[in-house]
Amino acid sequence: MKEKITVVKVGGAVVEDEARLSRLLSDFSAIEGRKVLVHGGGRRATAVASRLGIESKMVNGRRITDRDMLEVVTMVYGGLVNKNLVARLQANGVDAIGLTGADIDVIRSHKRPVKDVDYGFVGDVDRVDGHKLRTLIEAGITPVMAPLTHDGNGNILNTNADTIAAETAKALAEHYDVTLIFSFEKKGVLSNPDDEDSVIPLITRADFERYVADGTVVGGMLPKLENAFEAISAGVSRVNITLATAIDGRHGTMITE
Ligand SMILES: Nc1ncnc2c1ncn2[C@@H]1O[C@H](COP(=O)(O)OP(=O)(O)O)[C@@H](O)[C@H]1O
Ligand SMILES: CC(=O)N[C@@H](CCC(=O)OP(=O)(O)O)C(=O)O
Repeated sequence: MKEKITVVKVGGAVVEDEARLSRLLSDFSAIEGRKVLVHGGGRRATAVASRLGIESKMVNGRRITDRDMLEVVTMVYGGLVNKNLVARLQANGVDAIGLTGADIDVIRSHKRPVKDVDYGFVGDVDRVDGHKLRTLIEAGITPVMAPLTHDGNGNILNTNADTIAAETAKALAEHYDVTLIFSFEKKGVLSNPDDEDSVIPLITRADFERYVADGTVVGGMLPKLENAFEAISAGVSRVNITLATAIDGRHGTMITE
């Protein structure tokens, strides 16, 4: 039987909400056994960019990343957000290490080809090095992964944090029984965006396609669900989308083929 591991993704709204972030970090720290934290920080990047006079533009839940924006996201995700999370986990007794995809060459990507939209310096993941991650994990270290990847030619690329979480979970599934939890500021995937309690407990790919077609699922929920289904079909055992203060696997939306 494979050893269990939990991959938790924390989104940008929670990073900005001190009470929720603090609870999430303490619940994450209390998870027994192997674990990995993947963080976003989109809202912080938008705020810092705005202070620098750089406007943010999102298409289908992904950020258009020109050269100036790439500098902002590299600073915000790779520095500010990542290092603060690592320090706070250390304070909780978790021996965390912060990683971008360039660190120990853990996530390679290529610049997303221009089709209908030119996303700029946005990376589509080619591979996550599960073996290197496992070396750290087996040494008792908890990786904290930023939403940045690299192309092997010296370029950092911006990659959606939900994609980092799903790709990391997939790479770990070779060695571990993986639970992937997308934690965010809502109770789960909602059937009525105006009703915070309308959580869909179980969602299939067919349901998802229906919800996209009728406009129930939009914006940042699109990459989250696309990545959730990608993970479940690639051997991740459990995928859960839930409130950041309810990461015990008994709340929110579960994903099934
Ligand atoms: N059906 C839905 N249920 C829940 N959230 C939805 C839904 N459709 C769109 N959303 C939006 O998706 C957002 C989550 O995506 P995003 O902001 O990218 O989160 P994160 O930063 O945590 O990845 C929610 O805040 C909500 O506004
Ligand atoms: C390409 C792309 O969209 N990258 C994301 C990475 C951060 C992210 O995903 O943060 P959240 O989880 O907080 O949304 C962005 O820059 O917004």
